[in-house]
Amino acid sequence: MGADDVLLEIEDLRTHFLMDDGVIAAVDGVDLRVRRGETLAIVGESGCGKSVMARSILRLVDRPGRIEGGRITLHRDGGPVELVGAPSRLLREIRWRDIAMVFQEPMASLSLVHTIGSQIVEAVRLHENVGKAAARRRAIEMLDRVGIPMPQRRVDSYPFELSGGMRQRAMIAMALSCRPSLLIADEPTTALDVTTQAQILELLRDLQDEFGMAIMLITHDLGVAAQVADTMAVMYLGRVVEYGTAEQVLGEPRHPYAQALLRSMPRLGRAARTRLTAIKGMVPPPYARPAGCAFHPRCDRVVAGRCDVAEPRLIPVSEPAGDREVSCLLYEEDK
Ligand SMILES: Nc1ncnc2c1ncn2[C@@H]1O[C@H](COP(=O)(O)OP(=O)(O)OP(=O)(O)O)[C@@H](O)[C@H]1O
Repeated sequence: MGADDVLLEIEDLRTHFLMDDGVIAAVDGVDLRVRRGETLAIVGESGCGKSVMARSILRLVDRPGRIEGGRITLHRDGGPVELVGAPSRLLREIRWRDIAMVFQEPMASLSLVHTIGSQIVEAVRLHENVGKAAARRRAIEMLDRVGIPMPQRRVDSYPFELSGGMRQRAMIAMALSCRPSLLIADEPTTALDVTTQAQILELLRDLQDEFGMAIMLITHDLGVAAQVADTMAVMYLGRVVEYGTAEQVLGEPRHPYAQALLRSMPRLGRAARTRLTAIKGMVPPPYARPAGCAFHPRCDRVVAGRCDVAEPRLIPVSEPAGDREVSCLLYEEDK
């Protein structure tokens, strides 16, 4: 894939929370790109900034969070659009139509007091010049497409009348009703049982094939990432530390954090008796980013006097195919 395939480009994104006790640098220099039609999984331990990074794209970060710097460029058909600092009017135009987002908890984006149908109708009519009847037909069609039985009846249901799995399907229907080119899915299956989780992942894959959209999937579950991702970015303390195809990152992780993360996860093609190893130490408190490489206090390959001093950059490492990036001094030495 070439540079022309890039749909969304994130450069040095920094989103901080200014708290009474100090600054939480939740996202602290993220570089990343999403290509058209691909599934990019963002993985990493809880608190590493996955959600804040994703919410920053549509400027949905909770207060007192603020984007402090960086660029987020959306390559639309009409040309590139810069999202950081874009007027709210432009962002409203982009939400749903170009980029839609679904969350772990559907109730976070579905209104309790409106029927599913009326919410989809509103989203469609906000962005497209269609009448009420046509928008309602689209809503029924989408509910049917995401596997909600009796969509003609369900269109008039309230979210609380549906089961958790059905609510998640309804949210996906709403998110895709304007045919976005990017769907951001933040832990979309975490709250669901294993069977429903598998069904929703399969649904997302089918819809992606049908609509040709890209998916940015945020998950702490490497098993989920392995099932659906084309490419993967591993985040640690607000930065991407490794990026590559899912095959490369899962098969042969380079960054010591990515290696440790994989060793700490069950399944993923390992013999049943292989022991899982917890990652050494704890994620440091968010106010206190360690100097040098933020992972060095937990790293089993730390080089004293270097890793605790110099900040590694995310740089390309040579691979036979595709691009692969790692931020670790061990690989800078190869250069
Ligand atoms: N509203 C907020 N106010 C203050 N700090 C926040 C807020 N939201 C997130 N943070 C902080 O930002 C950091 C990144 O959080 P984020 O939710 O992005 O992590 P995550 O990787 O998505 O983890 P999880 O999977 O647990 O959601 C954490 O230190 C978190 O405490």
